[in-house]
Amino acid sequence: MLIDGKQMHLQCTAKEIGRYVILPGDPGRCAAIAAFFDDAHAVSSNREFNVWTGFLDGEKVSVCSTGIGGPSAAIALEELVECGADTFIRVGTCGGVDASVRGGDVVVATAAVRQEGTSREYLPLEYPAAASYPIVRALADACEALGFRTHVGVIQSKDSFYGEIRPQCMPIAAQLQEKWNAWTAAGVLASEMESAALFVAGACLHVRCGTVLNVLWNDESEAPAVPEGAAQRGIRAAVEAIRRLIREDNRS
Ligand SMILES: O=P(O)(O)O[C@H]1O[C@H](CO)[C@@H](O)[C@H]1O
Ligand SMILES: O=c1cc[nH]c(=O)[nH]1
Repeated sequence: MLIDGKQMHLQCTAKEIGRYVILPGDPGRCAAIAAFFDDAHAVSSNREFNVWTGFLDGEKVSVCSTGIGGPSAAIALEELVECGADTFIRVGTCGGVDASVRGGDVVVATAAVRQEGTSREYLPLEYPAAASYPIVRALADACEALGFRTHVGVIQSKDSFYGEIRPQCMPIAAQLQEKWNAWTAAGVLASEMESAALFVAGACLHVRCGTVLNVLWNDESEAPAVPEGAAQRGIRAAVEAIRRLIREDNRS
């Protein structure tokens, strides 16, 4: 929504945004992502939204932080789509849920469990929060080419970080635990907070969305720790995936 010629929250205009956008949660990660672009410049910084634009292989690309959680991620997506962007890759951190997913691994989401509120204000729960196939394929191929230990599959998106980390402290501990047990039984790979909202809002807006996550720890078996450069692998995978998508899009 334009106010005085700029998007209300992102404080940018359409000509400042590329077709391809990388979406980290953390505003502090934007400069490090923009460092992979040619001729990158800062566009705007407002609330949790930090926007940079540059070029990859001659194509205009942007990075925009979403903050934590579905509500602000959906706002970023809506305003970026209004600016003409149509291809989005979320780069985030997560906790490993399945026993096979360990700190230092990378997860590419095919879909997300909708244990959050934002997507419910777009579509009923029967509708799946699915990533866009061309992005899943580009991310999985990029991770393989980069030699990362990668898992591809379903993740969980939730609203309460501490409901995941210390569910036993919540008054609804039994409900949280029951759901968590269901996700582990179903082989859910990892837990984060924004992808379900992005995938469902993206479907409503007819744009392509995908997610690549850096695993910080396994929720069941590893102690919490945030290693230096924890987001690096996912950033490299997202940049390589966008290069692949640009090539594919230019061919078709
Ligand atoms: O590293 P980011 O992208 O912020 O992602 C994860 O980290 C935050 C919680 O610490 C949530 O936003 C979660 O989705
Ligand atoms: O366990 C984790 C780690 C990072 N982000 C999350 O949402 N959960």
